Amino acid sequence: MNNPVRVAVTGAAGQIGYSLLFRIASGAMLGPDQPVILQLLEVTPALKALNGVVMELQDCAFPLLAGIVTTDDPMVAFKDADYALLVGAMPRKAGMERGDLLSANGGIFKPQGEAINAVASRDVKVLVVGNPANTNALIAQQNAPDLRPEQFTAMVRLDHNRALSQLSAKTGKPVSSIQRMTIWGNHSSTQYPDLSQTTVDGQPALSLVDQSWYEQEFIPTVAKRGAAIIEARGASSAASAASAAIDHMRDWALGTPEGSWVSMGIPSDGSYGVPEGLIYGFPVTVEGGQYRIVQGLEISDFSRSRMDATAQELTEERDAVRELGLVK
Ligand SMILES: NC(=O)C1=CN([C@@H]2O[C@H](COP(=O)(O)OP(=O)(O)OC[C@H]3O[C@@H](n4cnc5c(N)ncnc54)[C@H](O)[C@@H]3O)[C@@H](O)[C@H]2O)C=CC1
Ligand SMILES: O=C([O-])CC(=O)C(=O)O
Repeated sequence: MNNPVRVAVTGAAGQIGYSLLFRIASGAMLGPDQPVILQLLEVTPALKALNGVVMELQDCAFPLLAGIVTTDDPMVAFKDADYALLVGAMPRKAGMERGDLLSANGGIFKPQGEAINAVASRDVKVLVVGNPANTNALIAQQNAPDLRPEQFTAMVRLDHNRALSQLSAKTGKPVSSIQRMTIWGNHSSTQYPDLSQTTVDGQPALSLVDQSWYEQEFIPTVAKRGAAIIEARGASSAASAASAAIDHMRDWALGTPEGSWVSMGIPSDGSYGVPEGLIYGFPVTVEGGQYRIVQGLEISDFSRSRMDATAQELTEERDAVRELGLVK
């Protein structure tokens, strides 16, 4: 058995938290040999509800759960954290785009970035889930100058999983037969779920579906799935978001299987002409806790225009948070 690692989770009393914490504590994120200490951050009025969640965590008697800290102070929550999942933020309501949350939520991520910079493990891996996730990750990153930029990532894994599921349903093939799926860009309705590289049982996906389904059904269904869930459930996705967060962190910590890739929102290094520094969804492989962008993919004109459109939106979000004084 390894020594325990510290996992900080913000917004721990919220809907995503209620699914996420139990899976982290069960070993689903870091594996069956890795004990965890949960360091849970909430706003002061939610600490009582958080205490109820802690009581339930205790009642699960998880063998891997080595300790729980609850606090309303980011300097306590992020102290020596090896992993940080930044979930705490306001969810959108029907009729809103995720970008509409920038002014409400952006302000949360500056002080949290500063606290991570001050007290977290120097090797902390940070995942931002709270929306708008890519730009919130940029804010946290820009306020943590002593850490490496690539330690800050945003979640596009829910979009990736939605895309796998839609393609699986259309082709009648299991999700496990699908490889090389990519979500490029922003976790928003401009994202580009790209089937041009994807294979199903080794066959090109685009030879199995027609172009009109791809462009007119698949892409909008994946890109607008969050809104469809809000419409149906009256609240934004939570269990599926928690599951995607587990997938993102597990693959980052433990690696991607040989021959496959996943999508992560990461700082652009200029690959594929994406402006450097934007937190943008890319296809990545992971080995030894380090992710790498998959290189050498052919980009069609169709892909290029979709990739540029979502980069443009991220550039505009960055300009907006600059004006709010949240990034340089
Ligand atoms: N990236 C993605 O794929 C997805 C992102 N989301 C986003 O995740 C966020 C959380 O969603 P839910 O759990 O459903 O919301 P929720 O409202 O149920 O929970 C959010 C929690 O965060 C807490 N919180 C607010 N400000 C905080 C702060 N400064 N520090 C610590 N905690 C704070 C609140 O008290 C609340 O308990 C939302 O922004 C939502 O839009 C949701 C689904 C998917
Ligand atoms: O759509 C929302 O507001 C919540 C979310 O990010 C998603 O479900 O993808």
